[in-house]
Amino acid sequence: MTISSRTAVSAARAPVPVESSGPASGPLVDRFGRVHRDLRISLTDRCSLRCTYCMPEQGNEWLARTSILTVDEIVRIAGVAAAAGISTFRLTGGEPLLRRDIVDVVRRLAALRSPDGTPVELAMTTNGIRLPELLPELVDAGLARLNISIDTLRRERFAELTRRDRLDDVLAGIRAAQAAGLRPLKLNAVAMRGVNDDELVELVEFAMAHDAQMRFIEQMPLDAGHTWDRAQMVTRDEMLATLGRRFALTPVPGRGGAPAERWEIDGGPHTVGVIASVTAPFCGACDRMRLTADGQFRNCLFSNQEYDLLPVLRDGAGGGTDLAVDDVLRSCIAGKLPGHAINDPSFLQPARGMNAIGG
Ligand SMILES: Nc1nc2c(ncn2[C@@H]2O[C@H](COP(=O)(O)OP(=O)(O)OP(=O)(O)O)[C@@H](O)[C@H]2O)c(=O)[nH]1
Ligand SMILES: C[S@@+](CC[C@H](N)C(=O)[O-])C[C@H]1O[C@@H](n2cnc3c(N)ncnc32)[C@H](O)[C@@H]1O
Ligand code: SF4
Ligand code: SF4
Repeated sequence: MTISSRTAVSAARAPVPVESSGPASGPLVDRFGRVHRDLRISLTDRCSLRCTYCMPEQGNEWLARTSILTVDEIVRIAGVAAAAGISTFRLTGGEPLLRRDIVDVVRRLAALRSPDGTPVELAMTTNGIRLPELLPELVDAGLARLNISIDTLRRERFAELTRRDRLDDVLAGIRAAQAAGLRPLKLNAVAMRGVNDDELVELVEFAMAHDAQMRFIEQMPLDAGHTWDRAQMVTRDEMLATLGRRFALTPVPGRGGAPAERWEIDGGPHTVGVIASVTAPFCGACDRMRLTADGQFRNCLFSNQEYDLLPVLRDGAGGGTDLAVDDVLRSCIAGKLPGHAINDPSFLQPARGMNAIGG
């Protein structure tokens, strides 16, 4: 079934300002002093895989095609964000490489400049499947960094976990990225108990052999089926215990706003990262905003509120100007909470799954 996302989550949406609050006023600082410099742009909710922790096997409620932002709309929003101090843009999804206009999106976003004239940084998180055919054009268009997701190196396990038999395509994508020389190249794996937690060392060795940084992610309650089970989640401490039995791990300082804590492996140069959103949240240093494929700003992965840009972009709300876009952005930042509350009994999983929020 196809539904409009406006129908699906409109109850949680904040009103769009009808008037501009005036010229953009300085950096994007929230009520807790966090300066926002990173915008994650979801290009689509569709995907070539069906990872169990992200999407249901069947029956996903896709965003209405008419609500999906065009490349012109994406570039316009990103331009306003860049003028307001966003300097890093990450393309995600769903699977960003499924967008037919992906090279155009990359070329036009990579051309954006910060107010001081420096080029913005453009990165992408992908399952890697279309990389061999697209990477030369993407690099030429200005893509600077790549993170590729790979949860297992075993074919049958991969097919079970992603519900698609496409491990060879992902491996080809990783080889293409290695050959293209984009650095640092990062590999992501969600660690799952009894599924791939016996493969952590193997994955690290695989990453090192490809001159990449392996990162293990605690599973978050963001699957479209709302089936997250805390007991299945492999914790940061468990991951470190497993890795520590095989490697000498030395903490890498200077994490900043990055989700991953990192450790040097056996004295370097390679490192391994852990993204512990559940047991060791990093919200205090959060510098991120999100834009969904259907034109909603979100101030947190776990937020239940969205800030709708479509009325400004398509119906002329607030005069339909860039200032009105800036207002929606600043309203979203003003509404940001100090952090998520996964560990509270009252925690409510967002209505959207990870593929529709943008991971
Ligand atoms: N809780 C939380 N998780 C995040 C955030 N940003 C990214 N993640 C998660 O971190 C994992 C890896 O995300 P990536 O898309 O590779 O991005 P990243 O780790 O921020 O990328 P880098 O800029 O290379 O550090 C995914 O599971 C994301 O959902 C965040 O702000 N909060
Ligand atoms: C949603 S995906 C989108 C980009 C691309 N399709 C990919 O898989 O890399 C972005 C990242 O989110 C991660 N992710 C998805 N669902 C998750 C969950 N429930 N908990 C933690 N990470 C998750 C994926 O492993 C991936 O690294
Ligand atoms: S994690 Fe990425 S590859 Fe897997 S289903 Fe979600 S969007 Fe697709
Ligand atoms: S959970 Fe929300 S506040 Fe915390 S780091 Fe992630 S996006 Fe930022």
